Amino acid sequence: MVGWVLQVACDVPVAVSAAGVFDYAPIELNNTPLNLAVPEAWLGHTVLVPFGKQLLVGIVMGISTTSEVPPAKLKPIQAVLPFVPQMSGHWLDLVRFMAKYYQRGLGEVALPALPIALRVAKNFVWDQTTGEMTLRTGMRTWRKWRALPPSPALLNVGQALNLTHAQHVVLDDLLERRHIDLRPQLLFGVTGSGKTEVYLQYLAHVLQDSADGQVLILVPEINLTPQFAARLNARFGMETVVTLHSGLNESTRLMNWWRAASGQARVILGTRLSVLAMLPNLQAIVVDEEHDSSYRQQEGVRYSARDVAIYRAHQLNIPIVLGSATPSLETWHNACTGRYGLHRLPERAVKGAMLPEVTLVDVQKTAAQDGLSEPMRRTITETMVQHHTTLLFQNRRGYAPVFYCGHCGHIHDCPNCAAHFVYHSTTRHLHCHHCGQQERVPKTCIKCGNADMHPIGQGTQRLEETAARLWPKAIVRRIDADSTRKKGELEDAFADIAAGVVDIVIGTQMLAKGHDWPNLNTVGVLDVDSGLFAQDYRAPERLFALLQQVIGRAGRGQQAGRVLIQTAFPEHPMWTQVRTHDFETFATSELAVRQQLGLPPFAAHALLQVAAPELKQALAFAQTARELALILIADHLEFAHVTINAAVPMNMMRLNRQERAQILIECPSRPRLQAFLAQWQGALVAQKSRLMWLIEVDPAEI
Ligand SMILES: Nc1ncnc2c1ncn2[C@@H]1O[C@H](COP(=O)(O)OP(=O)(O)OP(=O)(O)O)[C@@H](O)[C@H]1O
Ligand SMILES: [Zn+2]
Repeated sequence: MVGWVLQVACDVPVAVSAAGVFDYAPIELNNTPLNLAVPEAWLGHTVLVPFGKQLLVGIVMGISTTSEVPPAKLKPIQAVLPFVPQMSGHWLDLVRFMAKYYQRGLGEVALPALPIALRVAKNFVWDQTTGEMTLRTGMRTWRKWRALPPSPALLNVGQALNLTHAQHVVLDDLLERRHIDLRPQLLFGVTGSGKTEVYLQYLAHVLQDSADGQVLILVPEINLTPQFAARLNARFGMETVVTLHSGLNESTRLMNWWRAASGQARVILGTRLSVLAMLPNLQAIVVDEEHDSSYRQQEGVRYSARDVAIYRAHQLNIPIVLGSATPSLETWHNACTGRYGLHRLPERAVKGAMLPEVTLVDVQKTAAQDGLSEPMRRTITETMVQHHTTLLFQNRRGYAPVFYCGHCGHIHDCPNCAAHFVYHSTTRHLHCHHCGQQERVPKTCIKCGNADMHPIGQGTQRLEETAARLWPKAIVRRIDADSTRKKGELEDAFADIAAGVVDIVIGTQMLAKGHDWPNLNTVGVLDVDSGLFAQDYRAPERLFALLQQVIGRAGRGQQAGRVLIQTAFPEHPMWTQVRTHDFETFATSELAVRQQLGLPPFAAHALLQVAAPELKQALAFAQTARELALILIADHLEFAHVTINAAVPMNMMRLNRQERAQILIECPSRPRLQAFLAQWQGALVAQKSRLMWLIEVDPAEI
């Protein structure tokens, strides 16, 4: 025993260990220069450790001179992994912050930030002949990466656009502030206002400031990365740019991660997971479409990549720019109260391009046939005659959302979830969009045996069929999660749309944002009424943003754009602001409602979610949790303003064969809520329940 131990973070659920770190004895190993004389040098190294009967990959988060494990029981580490760069102190701090803020174990946060090949113990093997450690998969990528020059890639700044006056003003202001005003800076620019060009020129300055500086650009969806990466490559040179997202194959992801983590890549473009990438020389962050709900990680540790990015910038004292045409209400509130800087681009960048004219089609008056009203059909035909492209926005994939027996009225539901099966014509199967269950379409109703079964309602596949029937000569492309599973399919479709050869594009929200297709000048919006009346308090915000984004795809070139929205509720107050593209009025009135009701951003929320085979078990645990919370509040004066709501079944109660209950916790002060949650979580872990439960901080939906 050397008098100190390694605190190693392993990916173990919080219910097993709230802290997620375990003590191990350091030992000298011959494949590493680390020795027992310099404990601090071990920090941030990735190691293999015995855990029960298995080996796990872990990261050294701390050094301690004391341990609760008696020396005789302390196990030694097995190896220091040579394939993972040492994580910086900043990175370790980021992990600590996230674990604390989101109430998770350190290992649950830290390990998923590594590429899969580096977080599975079985992938590391000793070569018996040389005595060296090797990777079962990824060794070739490792050699390729090692062969690259270790120095940061040289920047090669390409031709920039001439900025419009408004872009100039914003860029100058951002550049001036980058050393003196490190509040997050919101770039509030209408769709097509040229935010991307501002980011590029801004980042070019940041990169030229230092020879090894890195910048991180976050985008909400994988499908936006090819277009963005192409612009970055053209501007900064292929050698400097890497992308990081879950759609990459394993070896590319590994390579890109190494290039970023070693400081070799200078420009890192990624989706939410890249916010956790180890970046040794990060100098600036841009979060594009900062309002987008895709920035929320909904599995494992539930975090907001936008919020983590803001923390990361703050921690490093570097600038961060958030861009959006429809900022989240939290961000907008912060900009209005001066906590964030605010920059505006009120007009489109392309000369002559204007925001499109928006018309409502009252489907109570002009009935829609096969989902398309007469004015909608006429406009599509006109657009085709002019050789322009129409985008039909139908935010539901599959053929029909309901499969129904005309005889007994039975609707076919997923056996695992509280959800209807969606009929898919391409597979001729019923699919559950929640758990993935697929079943053959039954020949007769499973309830009454009658063969009179129909798909009801419309999804993208049915709309595609309708479009092909109504416009037999049209080139139609459907873009949704089902149509784009094959590699390259999406890129091909995008290339066709960009080239202007597609007449009708049918798409879900996947298509609504970010894309810039000059030939697209008509947008038809179908089936959004349910969003007008949804329960969740964030529903209006989400719908408004989605509509502005999809409307914003029209008329980005020289041709004026037009948008038709089919609705049965044309008198709904939201339409006025949608039609006039008036985000500010919308945001002001929504924020007033939120303030009145004490909802975020005027209060902080957390949820306890419990899942069990039966609802009563889930509710019983939630009830116990509630009682524990009430005791904590009674015992601590500082928790007086924490409100614990009743334990209730979740909106979507049954998911994947589990029944779910939840408790909403509210508090006007975020730090107090944090302090409360930490203590409560400890009390919950002590219950040693076998049920699945978790605390979600800042939940996107309640
Ligand atoms: N200064 C400029 N001069 C000419 N064209 C420009 C200029 N800046 C941007 N553009 C063009 O304007 C179009 C829209 O720009 P961009 O896609 O960056 O907008 P955006 O603000 O990101 O929009 P969205 O919010 O809809 O994603 C692009 O085709 C871009 O090339
Ligand atoms: Zn299901």
